[in-house]
Amino acid sequence: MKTIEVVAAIIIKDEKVFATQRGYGEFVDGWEFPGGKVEAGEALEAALLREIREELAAEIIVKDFLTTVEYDYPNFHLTMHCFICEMQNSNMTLLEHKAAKWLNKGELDTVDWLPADLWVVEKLKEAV
Ligand SMILES: Nc1nc2c([nH]c(=O)n2[C@H]2C[C@H](O)[C@@H](COP(=O)(O)OP(=O)(O)OP(=O)(O)O)O2)c(=O)[nH]1
Repeated sequence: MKTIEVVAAIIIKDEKVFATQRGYGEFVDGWEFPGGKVEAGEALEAALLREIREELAAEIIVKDFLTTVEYDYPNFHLTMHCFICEMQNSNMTLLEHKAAKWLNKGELDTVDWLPADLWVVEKLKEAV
């Protein structure tokens, strides 16, 4: 099975987590942390900054590594490195997603997360 290596930004502001809803593709309508595939030879942090510029036209500060999720989807294996991040300024534009929400701890279960994210969400309930 092929492996896809992905980086994801868990952007936190005022104890809320930024969640985005996929606008197209296999997982359309699912909620996730913004991010995407690491390119060949690219450092994880550089990949994350690039993806957030591409998806949200925003600059973030990568604060901490949270966890790496290993998850088997039916067609591929996902390795997803998750980083706790902050915004450098408050400008964000949804260039690829159809919706976004800031969720506090009690609201984390109110969106339909992609399957691989559920474990991260559980970890966040302890951390945020
Ligand atoms: N960004 C992101 N991807 C996730 C999460 N959870 C999860 O299962 N995924 C999966 C969905 C996709 O199969 C893969 C990310 O690929 P992607 O399509 O967003 O990557 P990309 O932006 O580089 O996309 P593309 O250029 O191939 O269109 O990881 C998550 O929280 N964030």
